[in-house]
Amino acid sequence: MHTQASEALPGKVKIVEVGPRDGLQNEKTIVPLETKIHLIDMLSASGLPVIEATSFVSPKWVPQMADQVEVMKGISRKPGVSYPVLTPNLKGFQAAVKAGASEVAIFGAASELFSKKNINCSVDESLQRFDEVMKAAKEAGVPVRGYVSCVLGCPYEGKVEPAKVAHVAKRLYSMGCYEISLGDTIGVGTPGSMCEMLKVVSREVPVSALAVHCHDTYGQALANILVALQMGVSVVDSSVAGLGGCPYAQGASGNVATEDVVYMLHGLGIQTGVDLSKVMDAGAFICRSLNRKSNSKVAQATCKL
Ligand SMILES: CC(C)(COP(=O)([O-])OP(=O)([O-])OC[C@H]1O[C@@H](n2cnc3c(N)ncnc32)[C@H](O)[C@@H]1OP(=O)([O-])[O-])[C@@H](O)C(=O)NCCC(=O)NCCSC(=O)C[C@@](C)(O)CC(=O)[O-]
Repeated sequence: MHTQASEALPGKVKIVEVGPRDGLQNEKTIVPLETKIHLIDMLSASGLPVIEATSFVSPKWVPQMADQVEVMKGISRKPGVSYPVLTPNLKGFQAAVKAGASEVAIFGAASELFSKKNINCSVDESLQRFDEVMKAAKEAGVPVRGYVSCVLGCPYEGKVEPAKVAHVAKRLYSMGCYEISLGDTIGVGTPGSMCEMLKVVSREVPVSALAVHCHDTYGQALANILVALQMGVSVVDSSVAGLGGCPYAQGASGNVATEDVVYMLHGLGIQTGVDLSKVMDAGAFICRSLNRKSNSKVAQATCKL
């Protein structure tokens, strides 16, 4: 670990906002379409470069994302902003492209049981499905991001070996994913386990193509992100107001809050292109709509709830 951290840190970080998808997919009551659209438009107005908008998954599995086509049609696309969507299989990919998606994400896991619970197939079967999506995406010229879930622990299997994470990450990268987002799905990681996992994964995938996706269940997310930055990662996923959790990962709390990530990065002198006060407005809007308190410490401290 460096004593003068700033020397090792990237000058610029890309924040991938996942609130409208990862955040809202877990809500018990269906969030109105207009609220989702307004949230996404407020987030794009804040300067966020990537906003994961929705998922083209089965409405039986995740009813909250059943309005995916309307969401894609309703948002005002800001030039320069990407609006990727999750696509678990070819059916999802085709529907996403038809609805106007110009970037997609496939999502695998480093844990067999999580893969089965989340997408109803083994890790190997999922990679075969993703291969089909990749082929179609290449033909259509659609960039694909890859997720690996459970990189620091699984709700069903417990500890996950870094070698397993590296294996899945390498497969997704070799298939043609331009970026691999490493998900601490249940937020059990610590700076120590994050460091150990990144060391192993970055032997297989260049660190410039890695992103971290931290849930804050144990309050370790910002510390884990800082370690990742010190190891050369410059892409961070986060969710406005700290919304979220995976419906197939019991006990997973929200993602790290975008407001808190932006505050930390700006405090470190790292550029994001994001206007913190506008993200906080978006956070206040969604918390009012959901009638809940923000999970962002920065929002709590400044009372923009
Ligand atoms: C993958 C499937 C579809 C397999 O589900 P399945 O039941 O095995 O699928 P199937 O191929 O047997 O088909 C069954 C039915 O689903 C339909 N179907 C099949 N595919 C689609 C599709 N794309 N869109 C809409 N419908 C679809 C298909 O047409 C058929 O309809 P029926 O004939 O019964 O009427 C299902 O398991 C699923 O939708 N899972 C999604 C779960 C999910 O969204 N989880 C949350 C996202 S992952 C996450 O949050 C983690 C992450 C990314 O944030 C990172 C981290 O934190 O770790």
